[in-house]
Amino acid sequence: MSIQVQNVSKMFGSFQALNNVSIDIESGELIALLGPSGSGKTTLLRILAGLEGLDEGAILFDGHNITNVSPKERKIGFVFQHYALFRHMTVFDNVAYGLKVRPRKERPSKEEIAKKVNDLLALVKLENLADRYPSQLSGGQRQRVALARALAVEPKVLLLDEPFGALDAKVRKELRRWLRKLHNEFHVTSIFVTHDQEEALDVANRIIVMNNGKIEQVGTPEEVYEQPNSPFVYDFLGNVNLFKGRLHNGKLTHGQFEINVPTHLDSHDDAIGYVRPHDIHIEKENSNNDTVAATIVHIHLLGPIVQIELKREDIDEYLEAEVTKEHYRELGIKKGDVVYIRPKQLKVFVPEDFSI
Ligand SMILES: Nc1ncnc2c1ncn2[C@@H]1O[C@H](COP(=O)(O)OP(=O)(O)OP(=O)(O)O)[C@@H](O)[C@H]1O
Repeated sequence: MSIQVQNVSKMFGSFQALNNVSIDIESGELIALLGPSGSGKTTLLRILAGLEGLDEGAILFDGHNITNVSPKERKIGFVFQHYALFRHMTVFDNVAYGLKVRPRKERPSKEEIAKKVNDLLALVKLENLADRYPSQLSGGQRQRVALARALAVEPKVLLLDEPFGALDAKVRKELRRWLRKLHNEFHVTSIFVTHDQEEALDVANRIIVMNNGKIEQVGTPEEVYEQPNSPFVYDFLGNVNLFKGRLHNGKLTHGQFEINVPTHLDSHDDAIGYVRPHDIHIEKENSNNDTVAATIVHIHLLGPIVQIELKREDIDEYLEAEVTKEHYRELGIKKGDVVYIRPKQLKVFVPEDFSI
């Protein structure tokens, strides 16, 4: 089912939790709502579920305005951070619950319910634990039950609020795989809230980045990571180096240092170039005047990517670069060396681009 959020605003007293939010979600998408605490992600999810009213705007499901439709009639599956399983019911009964409580006319037969529940439990690899109670399961297993339970009623939309938030890193990773797997199987339009950028980049086909009740950017993981359209998105999605300077005639200058700016931008005295660590090029010799001299203060060698921390020679600022292990070996650099760095790709923002 497709979802349109049209100019939705929501106040809590005098606090604006959502400010004129509009989103188009196509049927079958797996969307991450990503943003810092308090940015309005949960509020938006609850409005979609019908658990919270809105002050302005409309919600459309498949083109129909459902703004005033009750939560029950919206046919939504919900998974929360804290496993809202029924403690006194077995795993099987938890998953079967939504089907068993249907009105008699819509209720599948006992056999049909059993088949459906067993199929779902097999899908989340919990078929052997059907008779256990939630207290006898690990956190990750409970969330898999919660996913199976939400899907049992064949929802048109699946909403997940920080579904893996309370779990440790390894289990989170495993559950991400489950979410992707279940999504591939059922193609239910799914929206999950997270403040974990890695989780959003890893799982979603599109990411909605929120900040202060507004949408900062909507795009594929590649788009929001590689082409952030605001300083906020740059900062929020991964590490970034800042090059402050004066923007003039297509160059960003600071002291002796000059960087060519790819796009044509108006002159400005307070511009900031944003450069991802993997876009920092390191040379051993100073080949040009568009490089900055920096001393290597730390080399982090774990894994295939080598992280290099550098201190600029011209000003008291630190930089972070990332190179492949192979390139690191070719460079033959070590802690304490003075090297020359050049941003391969940077995006320049001026103060007007910064939202408060
Ligand atoms: N019922 C409420 N009454 C008053 N203020 C509320 C209410 N619900 C949410 N808020 C406020 O609205 C803002 C947005 O909350 P929301 O839960 O949507 O943020 P979030 O992005 O999901 O944050 P988190 O990641 O911490 O869950 C917060 O500042 C919160 O304190």
